[in-house]
Amino acid sequence: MLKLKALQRFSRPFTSFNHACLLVKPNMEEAFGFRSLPSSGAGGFGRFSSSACVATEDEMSGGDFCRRTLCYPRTDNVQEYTEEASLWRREKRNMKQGGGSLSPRGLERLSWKENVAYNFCDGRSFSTRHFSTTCSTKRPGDSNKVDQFLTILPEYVKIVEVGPRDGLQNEKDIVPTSVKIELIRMLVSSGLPVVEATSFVSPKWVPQLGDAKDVMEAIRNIEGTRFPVLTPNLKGFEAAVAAGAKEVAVFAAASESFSKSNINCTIEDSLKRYYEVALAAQKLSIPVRGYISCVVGCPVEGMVPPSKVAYVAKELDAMGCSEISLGDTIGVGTPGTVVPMLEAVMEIVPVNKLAVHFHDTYGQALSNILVSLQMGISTVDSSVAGLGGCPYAKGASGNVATEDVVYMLNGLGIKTNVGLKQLMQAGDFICQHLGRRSGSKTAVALSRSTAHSSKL
Ligand SMILES: CC(C)(COP(=O)([O-])OP(=O)([O-])OC[C@H]1O[C@@H](n2cnc3c(N)ncnc32)[C@H](O)[C@@H]1OP(=O)([O-])[O-])[C@@H](O)C(=O)NCCC(=O)NCCSC(=O)C[C@@](C)(O)CC(=O)[O-]
Repeated sequence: MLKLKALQRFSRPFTSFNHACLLVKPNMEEAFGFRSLPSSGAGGFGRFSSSACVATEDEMSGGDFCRRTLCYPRTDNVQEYTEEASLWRREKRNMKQGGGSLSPRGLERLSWKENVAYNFCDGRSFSTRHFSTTCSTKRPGDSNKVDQFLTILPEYVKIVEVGPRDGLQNEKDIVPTSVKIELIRMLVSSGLPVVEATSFVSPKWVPQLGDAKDVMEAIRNIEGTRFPVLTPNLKGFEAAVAAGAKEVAVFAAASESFSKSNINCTIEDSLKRYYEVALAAQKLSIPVRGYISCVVGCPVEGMVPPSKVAYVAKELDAMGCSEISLGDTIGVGTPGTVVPMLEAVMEIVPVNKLAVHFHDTYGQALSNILVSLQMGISTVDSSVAGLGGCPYAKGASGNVATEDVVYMLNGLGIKTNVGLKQLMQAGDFICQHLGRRSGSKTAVALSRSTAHSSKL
């Protein structure tokens, strides 16, 4: 009840912003166990200065964004976050009173919120780690703490590869259809279960994907991998189905300005269009994935309140979307903003229907993914070689690199059934074509045969 009230109040328009960043900090910091972190430099929330949290205009071509976004608004929203954070504190205290560490069985019984609180608040660390570039079936680690940590993580994560669509849509020079098809084939051979192939959008808006029909024609007989495509309206849906698509995705936004610049209509109008698409899809038993863009920040409006994201998620869920992917389109989220957003959405949509979609503009994507896994999410979008960026989100960098996600999940003993080597070959292939270095740290590191990588 308290939280609902807080969320409602939080959705009021902001009038002023405070550069002293994260006024909620004392409670949030404690709630997340950040007090146990070293306090040097940009350590805890409280020690952020406005300059520490604000990128320069050059760093962020949407200049104003950080100033308005990464700093929480002054006003009584502070109080709201304080109230939310106090719930976390209470949980932490309760768990402490319950005594020491929980058995893995006890952890299983905890809700996602308790799980996260338990992990953050305990400041737990890995005492033993077993690094591997291939996934071991046995989960790594044998100490109690490691077991407790791993128990709350999913055993399998479904990776949704978005490189051929999200990765390429922003490329200025048209990538030949044959290259796109070969990229998709290589991604399939790495074992990826889902490869978002292309978009049936207006070629005037996204010329790079104007060959959607030809791409679909070439891959329609490939089995074992699903190839969803983006459809912004009924026209796109019908074209996609005619081209052989068996899954589609609609894409709404949690920010009004982004909705207008991306699909030229308001959020409400987009939802009406998507209801039509969902209805048509239902008749053909075609699953519809629903995207929400700008789930923590918008390049125009700045900070996006969690309640807005929850509202759009509720609508997409109500129209029958089989999965809802939460997109940090411009990559500004940190666990500090991603957790409250996920919390708000999970109040409404079951966690097994949710996916996360992080861009890596500020290098936060892997930490955001890890915290999402801790909250029970087990579907992660990523893009080979970290390709991408949105044509309507200037300055945003690519999606988190699939190679980096697989490497992290392998290290955690989480199955993906994706072969890192084949994935890297796909990344090499497309990077060579684009004449650019891979955006994957893992691919770059492993392709140098250093002493480190050869030992892994
Ligand atoms: C939505 C529209 C079509 C509205 O575009 P509009 O101009 O407002 O629509 P319209 O109905 O007036 O149509 C204009 C023209 O487009 C045609 N048209 C209309 N629909 C289609 C279609 N489906 N396929 C092909 N053509 C289409 C239509 O026939 C007409 O052609 P004309 O009469 O001028 O020759 C346009 O704004 C559009 O295509 N936008 C797509 C933008 C896009 O693809 N953005 C990137 C994907 S979203 C994203 O990247 C975020 C995400 C998902 O990755 C998550 C994250 O990172 O957060």
